[in-house]
Amino acid sequence: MDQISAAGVAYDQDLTHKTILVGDSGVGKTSLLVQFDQGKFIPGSFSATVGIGFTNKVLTVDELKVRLQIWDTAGQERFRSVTHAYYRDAQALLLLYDVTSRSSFDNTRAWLSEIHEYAQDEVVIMLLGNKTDVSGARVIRREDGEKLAREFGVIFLETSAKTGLNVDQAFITVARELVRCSVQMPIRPRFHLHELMEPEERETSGCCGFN
Ligand SMILES: Nc1nc2c(ncn2[C@@H]2O[C@H](COP(=O)(O)OP(=O)(O)OP(=O)(O)O)[C@@H](O)[C@H]2O)c(=O)[nH]1
Repeated sequence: MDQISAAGVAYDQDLTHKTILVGDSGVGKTSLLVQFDQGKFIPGSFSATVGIGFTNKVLTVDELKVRLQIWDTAGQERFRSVTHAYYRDAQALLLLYDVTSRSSFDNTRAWLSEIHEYAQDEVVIMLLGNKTDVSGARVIRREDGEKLAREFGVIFLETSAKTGLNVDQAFITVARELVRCSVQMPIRPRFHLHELMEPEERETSGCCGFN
């Protein structure tokens, strides 16, 4: 069913936006999704995700219903080829690192180049620094995350899957960005916009994805 958005553009409220959680094993992808879906944190021993699973959620953003189908991927290297297969269909990607793990932060560059290689140009990307509740063990400052996000032109937030800090906010921000992109590009173009633009336009016109 179509409805007219505030901007006067038809918006398909039955559209499902595929959103994928990616990042190193142990950064908290499953925990973030459980906190968002069920409002709880299950402490205890870490059991790595095997393969891939999804959860459906409907959010209301600016009076529009946005359906997110959120896929939780396995961070372990051996599942990487399975994860790549899902990138192409994703409208949004949440890339997590753990603020208490330098390697998980350093690896976000490799994740971002994989996303660049396998995902659509228009994909909405959000960088999340998780586990902010573990204050004594923090090794990545908020400014480091902000700087990396600026460098890649992606949205940034710090979260805690344990306390729930910014968990809802992260998904609402993604949903809002998806609505913004749907309004600007209601019909997905056959061509990648980047291929049709002059270089100066590319630098300033980015709606979603990499600038
Ligand atoms: N203190 C704290 N612990 C967390 C947080 N998020 C996750 N954890 C813990 O970190 C460990 C790994 O969390 P998972 O959610 O399983 O990590 P994952 O990214 O899904 O891991 P893979 O499935 O292997 O990719 C678990 O012991 C969680 O309880 C958080 O925000 N704060």
